Amino acid sequence: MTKPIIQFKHVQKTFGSNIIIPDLSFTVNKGEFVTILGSSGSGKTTTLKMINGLLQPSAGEILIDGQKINDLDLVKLRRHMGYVVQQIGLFPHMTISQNIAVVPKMLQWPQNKIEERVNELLKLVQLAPQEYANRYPQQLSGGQQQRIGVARALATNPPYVLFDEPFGALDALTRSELQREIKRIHESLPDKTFLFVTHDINEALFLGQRVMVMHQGKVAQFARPQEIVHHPATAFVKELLGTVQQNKNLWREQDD
Ligand SMILES: Nc1ncnc2c1ncn2[C@@H]1O[C@H](COP(=O)(O)OP(=O)(O)OP(=O)(O)O)[C@@H](O)[C@H]1O
Repeated sequence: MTKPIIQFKHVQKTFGSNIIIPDLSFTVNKGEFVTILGSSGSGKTTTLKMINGLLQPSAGEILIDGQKINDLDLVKLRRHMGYVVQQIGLFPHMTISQNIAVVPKMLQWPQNKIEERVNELLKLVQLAPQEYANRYPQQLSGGQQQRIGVARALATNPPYVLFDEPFGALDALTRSELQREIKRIHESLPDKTFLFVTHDINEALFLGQRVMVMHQGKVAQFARPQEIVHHPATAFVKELLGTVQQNKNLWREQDD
């Protein structure tokens, strides 16, 4: 059964006199993996930040699990939302296990529970605990650091995880490996809602059970990947899909 878990109702966001998001309404259901795709400046990050309360809407309403976000304790809300960003910001003077354990420690989990959880998470992101737990972030590759970012975001088992272009700075191979991992992780964790911002169309179509295409602060289309590919709803979505075709053509030209 689908249960609305994140709802935007006529949300507007302005910065000074700039209307970045004029009127945004959408619903994400519990357990979904939704990707948010759009060109630079279309309001993707702003949308994510309004979901975890880092930014307030200028008008309209946001409901999290049926409750108005304004009525929620923002500290508690953020604890329920893992957040993975491109600049993951691991603490350089802490080991990998200490980095993953930051929030559980803050919540005063007993030490043995923390250690158990760190081991479990390292295994989940496919890094052997005995090899990586005591290393420092600078002793890891960019892709491995992103895996730690994912592990840290999942540490307290939050029902929501928000991803903001987490793989943007990685090489193509590492990126596709991590995409497969993140899909597997979502499939292995029932009821977790993943919201994943990207401007990479292939990434959005591969990961998202539904894809929300944003353009100039509005939803251009919000549908299953196949629906978007076969029935693009607007000229913008068509153009976006056209860029994939253009890349294929470029390859073909080089083959000739
Ligand atoms: N704190 C702020 N003050 C003023 N303008 C802002 C602020 N944050 C974002 N903006 C503007 O809002 C618009 C949307 O920004 P946002 O970061 O949401 O876009 P985006 O779709 O995530 O883009 P990108 O893919 O480049 O990260 C941009 O024009 C940006 O300059």
